[in-house]
Amino acid sequence: MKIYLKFKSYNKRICKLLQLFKLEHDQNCSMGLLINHNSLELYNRENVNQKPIKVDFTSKKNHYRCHHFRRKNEVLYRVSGIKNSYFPTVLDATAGLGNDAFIFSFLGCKVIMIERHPIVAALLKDGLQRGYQDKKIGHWLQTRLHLIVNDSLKMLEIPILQPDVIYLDPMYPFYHKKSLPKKDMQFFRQLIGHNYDSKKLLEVSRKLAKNRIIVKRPYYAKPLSEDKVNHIVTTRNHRFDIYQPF
Ligand SMILES: C[S@@+](CC[C@H](N)C(=O)[O-])C[C@H]1O[C@@H](n2cnc3c(N)ncnc32)[C@H](O)[C@@H]1O
Repeated sequence: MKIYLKFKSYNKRICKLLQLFKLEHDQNCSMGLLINHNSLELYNRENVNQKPIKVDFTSKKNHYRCHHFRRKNEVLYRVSGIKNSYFPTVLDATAGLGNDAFIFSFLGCKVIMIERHPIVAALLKDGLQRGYQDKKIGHWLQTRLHLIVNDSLKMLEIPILQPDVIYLDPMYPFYHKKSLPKKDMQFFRQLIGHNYDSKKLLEVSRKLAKNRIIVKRPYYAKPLSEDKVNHIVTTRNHRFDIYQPF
């Protein structure tokens, strides 16, 4: 994949990431990767004032969400199936920037994230490496949150992973102007495009998960499948459709 690479110095870590994700430099690309304060960031070359995208598990936003955690207010707790000392293993088959996967791991679940887009995967890997070294969260993050860079459809068809829960959060369908995501998320959408295989992903997931499949949707979108949704949890902007395994 081609992207504009703006690195002041090519350190070892970055060279490894570039090789790993087969990212090549392209002068004419509208998106660029740079290293800022030791973090890999994706920025919009057509609008440099736009906030770049990076993965930071130690961000203030995450700190606030974890610090103010209350069972009844945390939707991911409510949909996860966590009970007393039962912490399901979670496979996040559409990892993206790892926000939801991080919360599941904070709640105590062992989580495997799968991401197929090489640039998103590079951002995620970079965020994970920094998270693992963090003094406050590093010790539990290392044991609970891991990344596989691949297509989930391929990974789920070889049933080596048998998670209790499979979590799906594919890119949202377009609806009307009101539902346009924030500017940085529109930019993310430009990078990923539409996920046309989400329905198939749900079908495959239902054959593999032991306990439940959770599908995160925007409030206005139809369910991913015509099959009966077994349980629904709604928030202001989202709907979590929960399916039983086949
Ligand atoms: C909306 S984002 C997920 C956001 C994520 N839940 C978070 O909290 O940051 C969807 C992501 O799923 C990834 N994706 C979609 N289909 C996939 C598949 N079959 N295999 C792996 N990744 C997939 C896309 O590349 C994209 O990065």
